[in-house]
Amino acid sequence: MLLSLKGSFPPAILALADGTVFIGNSIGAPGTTVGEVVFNTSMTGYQEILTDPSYCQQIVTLTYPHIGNYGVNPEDIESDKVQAAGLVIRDLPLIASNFRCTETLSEYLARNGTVAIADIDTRRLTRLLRDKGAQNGAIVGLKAGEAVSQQHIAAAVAAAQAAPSMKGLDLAKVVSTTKPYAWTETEWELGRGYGTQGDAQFHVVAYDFGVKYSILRMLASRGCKLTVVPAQTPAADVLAMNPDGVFLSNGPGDPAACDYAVEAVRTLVDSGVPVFGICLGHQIMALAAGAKTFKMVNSHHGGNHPVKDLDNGSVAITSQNHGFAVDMESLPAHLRATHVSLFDGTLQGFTHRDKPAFCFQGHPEASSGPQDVAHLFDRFTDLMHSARASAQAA
Ligand SMILES: NC(=O)CC[C@H](N)C(=O)O
Repeated sequence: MLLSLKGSFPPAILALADGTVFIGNSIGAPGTTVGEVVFNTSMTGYQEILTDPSYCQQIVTLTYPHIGNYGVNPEDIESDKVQAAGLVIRDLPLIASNFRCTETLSEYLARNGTVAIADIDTRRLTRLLRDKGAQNGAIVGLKAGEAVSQQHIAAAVAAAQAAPSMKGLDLAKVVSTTKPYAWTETEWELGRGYGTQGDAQFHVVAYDFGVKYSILRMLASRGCKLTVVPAQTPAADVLAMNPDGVFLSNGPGDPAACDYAVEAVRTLVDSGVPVFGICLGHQIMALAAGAKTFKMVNSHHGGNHPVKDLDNGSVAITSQNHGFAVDMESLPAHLRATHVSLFDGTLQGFTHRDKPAFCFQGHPEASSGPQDVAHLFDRFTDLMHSARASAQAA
């Protein structure tokens, strides 16, 4: 019977580095976890969010009050495990079993060793994070039968204050695959109706800085045969594979710390091979072109972010998950801004003027969120078509 029973959970503490303390219930594994506390405003998709490698070393607060209400299933994953450092929610409701659900959110968190807290005032926490900016925190999940003591609280605050700053952290190489592999998961893709898997037309080498499965599915469903490579793969190794295009994935941490990737991307873009980057990939492409990135005070995490397309004036509602951004003022003349956030005016996309290379800060693959900008994947295949046509004409 898949029911989560309220009241049967031991207590938990969430402490922020500024000393703020929340007491709730531990709905995941017992123990202590630390990370940067951020909030995500998506109403659905908690499993996609938890398994998104870009959340490595971040404690995610979900602002939607009822989380866990449709349980957990084997399909909604974006990587092979929970990647977020911890989870904070308002309320874990009772769930009725449904045909896809194989376990409760609480069982899933415990099985993955993820520390999580429920029954705290997530609106108060979100206001605090919004006013002061993201800050480090710690969740301490107690064991059954334990009660919260002053020592537990002091230890939680100390753990929050000792957590490393996200600035300067290279986490892409931590979450990346250690070996190159071919992405072959197409049956699943077809079953979900994301598109028709035509005969593979293009060989795309995808840099895994923390790639989400949905991105690989989006590319595969557009006729791309994918070779996924580790974050630290040199450009020469990628070019030796003779790819039709190179994809730069999303990923956790500070883009400025990924100097090896910045160098590789500079060479790849200069070579004239079509390149498409998403999120961390967008930031790395910017650094490779000589632009600068910065840590935002209010990061973007949610499924309802309006982004303006500067080429045609249209507005798309997008999925977002980033705490760093590219400084618009620092864009060199050979880059052209293509997208801007209507929430705070930050840069959301650019294209090279004289190379077939472009990128987007948000998530065109959504998962979770709207697919308004899924056409960016088609722009990438169009670039590969054109590059092939010019090579044949030459
Ligand atoms: N989703 C991502 O790729 C995140 C990129 C980067 N780690 C940031 O926080 O801005």
